Amino acid sequence: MARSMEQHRSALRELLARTRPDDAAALLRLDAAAGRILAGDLLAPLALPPETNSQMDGFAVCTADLRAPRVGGDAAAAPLELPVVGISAAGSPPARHECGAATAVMTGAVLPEGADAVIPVERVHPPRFDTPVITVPAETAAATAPGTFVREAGSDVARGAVALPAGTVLGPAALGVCAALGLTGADTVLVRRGPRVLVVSGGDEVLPAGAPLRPGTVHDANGPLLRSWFESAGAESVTHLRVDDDVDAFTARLRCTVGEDHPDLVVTSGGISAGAFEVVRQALERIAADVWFGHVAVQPGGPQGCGTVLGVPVLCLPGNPVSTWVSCESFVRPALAAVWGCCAPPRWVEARLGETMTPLDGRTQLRRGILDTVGGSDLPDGTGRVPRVSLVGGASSHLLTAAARADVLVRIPPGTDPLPVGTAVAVLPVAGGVVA
Ligand SMILES: Nc1nc2c(c(=O)[nH]1)N[C@H]1C(S)=C(S)[C@@H](COP(=O)(O)OP(=O)(O)OC[C@H]3O[C@@H](n4cnc5c(N)ncnc54)[C@H](O)[C@@H]3O)O[C@H]1N2
Ligand code: MOO
Repeated sequence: MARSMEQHRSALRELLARTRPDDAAALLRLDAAAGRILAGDLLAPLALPPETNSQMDGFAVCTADLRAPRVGGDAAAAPLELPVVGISAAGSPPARHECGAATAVMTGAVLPEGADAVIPVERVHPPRFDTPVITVPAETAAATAPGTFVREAGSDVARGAVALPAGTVLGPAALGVCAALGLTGADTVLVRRGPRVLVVSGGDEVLPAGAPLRPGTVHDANGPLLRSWFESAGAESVTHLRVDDDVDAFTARLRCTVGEDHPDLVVTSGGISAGAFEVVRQALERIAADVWFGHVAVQPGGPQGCGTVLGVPVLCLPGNPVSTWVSCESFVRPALAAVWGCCAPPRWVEARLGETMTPLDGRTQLRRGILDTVGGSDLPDGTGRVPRVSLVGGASSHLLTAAARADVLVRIPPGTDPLPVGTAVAVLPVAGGVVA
């Protein structure tokens, strides 16, 4: 009987948890850490912003002056004239604010001492800086409270507080934070170390990139596919072992490579299903411990296997290229995210089917799809739209060019009845797709 997807996921999670080394964190230079995930909280060595500053090009004022009685009217109805004393650009040394005056300040300039609010230049008369006096309209004066258009020191992060919590992906914004805090590319950050992965691909018919094809042969798509997938999933390194269909040779090379290179994880593709030359399965059945080969109730990615060689976990993915890739997303990612924490876990979201589709009886289907972010259905509460998804390519797992056009995997639960247009389905965003 086939394993359920959840049973296989928890088997892989358990296998990786049992074999993961304790030192799964590494210090990386910041300029080599893009996309990696912080292993510990990053504390702010300084406040951001470092000083209280202006949020607008305008005039720093003391709000008490705006409430003062006016000549010729009450404070609520009459405009207010203020002499302009001083001008402060971003980067200027902190200025002093004179009571009863306005100080011209540019966005980012330190708020002059004594001022507590900023009025944007376009809200005074004349709306310019080359003027000795400004007039503040009564309604602008009334609307200007202490703190208006002022960015308090430490309002983004206080000195000593957590700027980036453990688990933050070092994306562009986080790298911007590091730079704002004064870190350079040569500074190091503690990131979650992904496994050192040994990718195994091949088969008699599978030739390395660039080799001229002979009848019956194909190029190795899965080796580069797996390398790219594991690199973007936070692997510390990815090495590659090419194999043919000689079980004795493969057994010896695998044992030798694992013994000498000590990878944290071996991932194979192909050679595991029902054929007469299933080199991976035959070799592992000889030398691996805790071996399991069987079917999971999903298409693609049905045939799966796992075990350990010399204590190192081995995940065996099916050889059809789309099956290899979909297996990474549906089985490897959840286990890696849960145990190593080096990649984001899968985040399924809801979409509506843009076409009728017939599910498989007894097996989940993971079809490749394109999310239509413009079309879609309105949510009943009026808070937005559920995107519509259209399938790209057929169900067969050799259709790799269609997979390259997909930006989501579409989960079609097992069933017998056709699913009409508009059926709610779960979709998983994946790297790739076509940008219009
Ligand atoms: N009698 C059965 N046959 C098959 C079954 C089954 O249940 N019973 N399952 C099918 C499914 S589903 C899949 S998926 C494949 C998985 O087979 P293997 O993992 O043993 O993979 P191979 O037979 O080695 O290769 C399958 C296919 O993929 C091509 N391939 C393999 N490696 C690469 C590579 N590195 N780059 C590009 N292409 C590769 C290979 O040439 C084959 O065409 O089994 C079905 N059969
Ligand atoms: O599961 Mo196979 O992975 O359908 O092609």
